[in-house]
Amino acid sequence: MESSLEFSGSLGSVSSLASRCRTFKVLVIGDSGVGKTCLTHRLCAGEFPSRMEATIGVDFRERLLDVDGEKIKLQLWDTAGQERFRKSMVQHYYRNVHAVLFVYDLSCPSSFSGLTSWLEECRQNSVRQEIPRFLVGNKTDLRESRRSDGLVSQERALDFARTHHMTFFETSAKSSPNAVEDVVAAIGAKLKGQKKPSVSSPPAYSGSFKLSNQKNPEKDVLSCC
Ligand SMILES: Nc1nc2c(ncn2[C@@H]2O[C@H](COP(=O)(O)OP(=O)(O)OP(=O)(O)O)[C@@H](O)[C@H]2O)c(=O)[nH]1
Repeated sequence: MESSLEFSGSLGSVSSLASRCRTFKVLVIGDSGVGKTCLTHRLCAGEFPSRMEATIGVDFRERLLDVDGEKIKLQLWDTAGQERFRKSMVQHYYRNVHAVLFVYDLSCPSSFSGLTSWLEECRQNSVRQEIPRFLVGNKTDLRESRRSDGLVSQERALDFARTHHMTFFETSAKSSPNAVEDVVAAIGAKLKGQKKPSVSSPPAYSGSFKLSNQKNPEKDVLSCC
């Protein structure tokens, strides 16, 4: 696992840096293949990756945001959609989470039906109702080329979002960077209004945390903006 920044210094320096930039942990979940990695890559690197492999465990990416003059850092936890690549790690994903992004593929209705299991996983891991939730229907670029009965309609998704108190977006990690930026802005705006993450909130990472690495990444590195 890599870390983006390592900090060794006095506690005073840490707290002054931390007060300048709050870090929020944003968990990205959804079925395998819906585009979680591509979306988080687009959010953090501003581009659509040319080659993708299934995520194993979790990948970390970061995005700095300026929300009304305040700098905040989103630490995106891009988790594996495949059960076999995530099972023993799940409780780590949910610890100290500040927001959850539920992703489905709007050209794959089974990934939308699968959202109920992701909600259930959140419930089992005690994600509180106040934690902001975002519903993202990805791959809008495929809408034109598919028959409408093979698509998840906006009405159906909106209804689901209302029922589960989620903010709803449709995006294409591939071809609509503006829609992806709207998601980032909405997350930033929601989180900025929250009180400061506790001192023990997770540090920032970029890299991977695979199933073979059973250490708690939150203990490994302390980093600030
Ligand atoms: N057309 C289209 N394809 C996309 C889009 N986003 C992702 N893909 C493709 O969908 C496939 C899966 O993307 P990933 O980002 O790896 O999906 P994932 O949800 O991270 O999958 P897991 O790591 O297995 O959980 C890849 O072939 C991507 O190129 C999109 O917006 N439009």
